[in-house]
Amino acid sequence: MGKSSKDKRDAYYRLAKEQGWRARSAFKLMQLDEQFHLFEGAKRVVDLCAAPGSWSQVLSRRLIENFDSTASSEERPRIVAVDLQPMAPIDGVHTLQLDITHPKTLSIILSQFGNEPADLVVSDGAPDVTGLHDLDEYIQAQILLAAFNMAVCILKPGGKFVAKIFRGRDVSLLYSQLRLMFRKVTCAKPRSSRASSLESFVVCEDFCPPPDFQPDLSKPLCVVDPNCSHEIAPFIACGDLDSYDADATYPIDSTSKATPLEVVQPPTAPPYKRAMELKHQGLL
Ligand SMILES: C[S@@+](CC[C@H](N)C(=O)[O-])C[C@H]1O[C@@H](n2cnc3c(N)ncnc32)[C@H](O)[C@@H]1O
Repeated sequence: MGKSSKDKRDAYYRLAKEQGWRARSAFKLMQLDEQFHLFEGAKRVVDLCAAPGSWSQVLSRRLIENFDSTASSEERPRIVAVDLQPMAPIDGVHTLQLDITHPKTLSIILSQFGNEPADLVVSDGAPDVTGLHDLDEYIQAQILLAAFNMAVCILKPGGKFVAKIFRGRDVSLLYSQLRLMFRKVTCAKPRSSRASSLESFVVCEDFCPPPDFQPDLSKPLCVVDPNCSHEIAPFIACGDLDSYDADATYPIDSTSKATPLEVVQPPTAPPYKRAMELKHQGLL
């Protein structure tokens, strides 16, 4: 989040800075949790595609900070965050700079939990947008499938999976695929996600793989059985109606001290860093 590049009247952008969240997406996860109680009883959680880390911050604040400090350290919630990009540290979160489409990533995540299964897997994965619509949509779908394949290898029966989707043409095929593994699949739109965007989140509850299912990343679930019926997932708009509308702009309160706030977490390794170094040296 830059200091001046975003519309300062975007209420969630301002709130994120005021409350110390690294990105406004933190509100999406909190509103999903309000609706679906995602964190209830969650002890082992994986945050896929986690950088810059606002979802991991939410997990840390909700799970670690509410943890009864008199309980044994065995019971302390464990959070593993994975991203291609490096992430600045977050209390109680183990960060891994890895590719979720790479099969080795799975065993590294599981080793963080002593090979115990996880209660919750969340994924807010998105590619760097190229502007070529079909290519962007394809890569987004691949990230979602990679997250889904990871989730079915990581989750315990009854576990939950939440992932960002873009409601495009083939979304009903995706719902049927998810329904093969989860008893309940809902498409949820948090109030902090702009209504003008196709972005939504699939909330998959009660992981119940078929009895003969053997998780195996060498045989990823990627082709939906053409005979499989198409599903329509129930759609839920979540987030308190009193909370800010992500598509609206709000006047800045002129009575408050309207001082610009610093960026909560500057990028750790931005792609433009090298260019800036060269420019300072007069080489560009
Ligand atoms: C919208 S951002 C996630 C924001 C994050 N949930 C937060 O709250 O700060 C999408 C992230 O997906 C990551 N990503 C994309 N493809 C990935 C892959 N194959 N493996 C790991 N991370 C990936 C990107 O590096 C990017 O940081």
